[in-house]
Amino acid sequence: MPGHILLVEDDNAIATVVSAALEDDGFVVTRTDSLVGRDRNLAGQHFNAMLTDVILTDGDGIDDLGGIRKAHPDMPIIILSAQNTLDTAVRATDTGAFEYFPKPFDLDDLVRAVHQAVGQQAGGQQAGARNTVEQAAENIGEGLPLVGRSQAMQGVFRMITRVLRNDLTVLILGESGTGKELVADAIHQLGHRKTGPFVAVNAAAIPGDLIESELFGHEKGAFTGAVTQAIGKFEQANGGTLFLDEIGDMPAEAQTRLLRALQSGRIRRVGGRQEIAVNVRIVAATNRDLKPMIAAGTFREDLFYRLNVVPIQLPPLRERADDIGALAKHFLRLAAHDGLPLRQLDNAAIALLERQPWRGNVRELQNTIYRLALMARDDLIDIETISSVLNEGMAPAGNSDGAGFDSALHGWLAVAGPVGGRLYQRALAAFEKPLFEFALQQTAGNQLRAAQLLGLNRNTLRKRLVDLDINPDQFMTDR
Ligand SMILES: Nc1ncnc2c1ncn2[C@@H]1O[C@H](COP(=O)(O)OP(=O)(O)OP(=O)(O)O)[C@@H](O)[C@H]1O
Repeated sequence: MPGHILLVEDDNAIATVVSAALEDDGFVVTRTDSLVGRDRNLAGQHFNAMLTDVILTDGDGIDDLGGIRKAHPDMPIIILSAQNTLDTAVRATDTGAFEYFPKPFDLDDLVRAVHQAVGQQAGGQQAGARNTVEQAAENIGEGLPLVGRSQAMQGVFRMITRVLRNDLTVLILGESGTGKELVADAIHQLGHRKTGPFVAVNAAAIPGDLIESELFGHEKGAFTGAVTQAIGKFEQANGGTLFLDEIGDMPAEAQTRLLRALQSGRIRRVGGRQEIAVNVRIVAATNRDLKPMIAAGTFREDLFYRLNVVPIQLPPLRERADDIGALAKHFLRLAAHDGLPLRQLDNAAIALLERQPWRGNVRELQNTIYRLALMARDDLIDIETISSVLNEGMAPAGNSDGAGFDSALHGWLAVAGPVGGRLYQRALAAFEKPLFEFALQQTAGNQLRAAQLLGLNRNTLRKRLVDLDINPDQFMTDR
């Protein structure tokens, strides 16, 4: 039971293929290339659905969609956009559009969506009823720094828009440095809990025996060292979002208590009797592959199913090379904002960056771009500078660096003596302390830049500085 479709599109080639595909399926298509034409058509005729582009010669196709939905509440709207930013995806969803198709889209998918939209309308359902929020652009945090135009990132943006108006638990999966924390942040900032707190906990950065008190708080005297009562992250996040980073690194006992908290919506402070109701939205993330951990019994299966309500998979950067140019330019602007000279990259330079494997993903690209901005002699970063910075970052196993570490470690082991069961922790501390001090010296005590230099999550660094008793302020210089 195809119907009458209004297609608002100023790109003649796209308008032609879309209308041909719809007409093949029996739809009647009226085409227009402007907002004026759209409004004239809507005033005179009834349409079963409208497909609209965003950037039109006489204005923005999303801007007044709220008004159109009010005037034509039964007409599903499908947005086609070449402006593939998270911002557009969210604006499209916020207007209550039935579907959002970033260009280039698959024509069959589009035709299928039109059938579905028209079918739903015939079934009497309110089109777009799943997205009821009527405000658009002004609420969207300017410049949310989530860059990506690849198909893969469009899929991520779409998933993000689907969880903004509900409290479903989200599990963000992806290799280290792919932007998991940034996605968690975007879900909070753009979602309906944005006025509440966003609290992040990194399970990998907290010693196993402290994690429960970190999450749930403790009463005074609950254990040695608990000299005062402490409020845990769950309670701090009340009314907002709790981001559980590196969830795959959570010790077994804490997993059990976390599961109980998620099931009951209540927590108990360590050493406390009373159960406290908390209202938090959980966003978890991990760079581990949880399936084998479940099989090996190191990650609770029931906890996995609790968390994995809406999985969002962040693809590694090497699988979305077409994002590299936009990301590189974004980081050059950020670097300039952080006080480094404003540099440019030409196409040859970007093509070279696109060919790199980026094992450290977006974080590695960001660090490389910062180094390039620092090292380049001219405003335009040349290929030689890129090659030398890339080579300095790559230390194949067995080279002199590795050998240096090896012998230093053996030397350290020789004098460390027996360190009963805590060898790993002690070695790590012996290694981390001078490393972090070096990074802080280089950045004059700026923790954010030190974390960037190290390629570490800033929360991880902050936590480790506390653990290792390093005071970043002592590296500040008054230059
Ligand atoms: N799509 C993106 N657009 C802009 N910046 C990004 C993007 N993805 C990641 N970044 C930047 O890359 C760095 C790493 O991102 P983030 O800390 O979110 O990664 P992660 O997956 O949480 O890493 P880890 O698993 O190591 O904690 C951050 O500085 C972040 O701002």
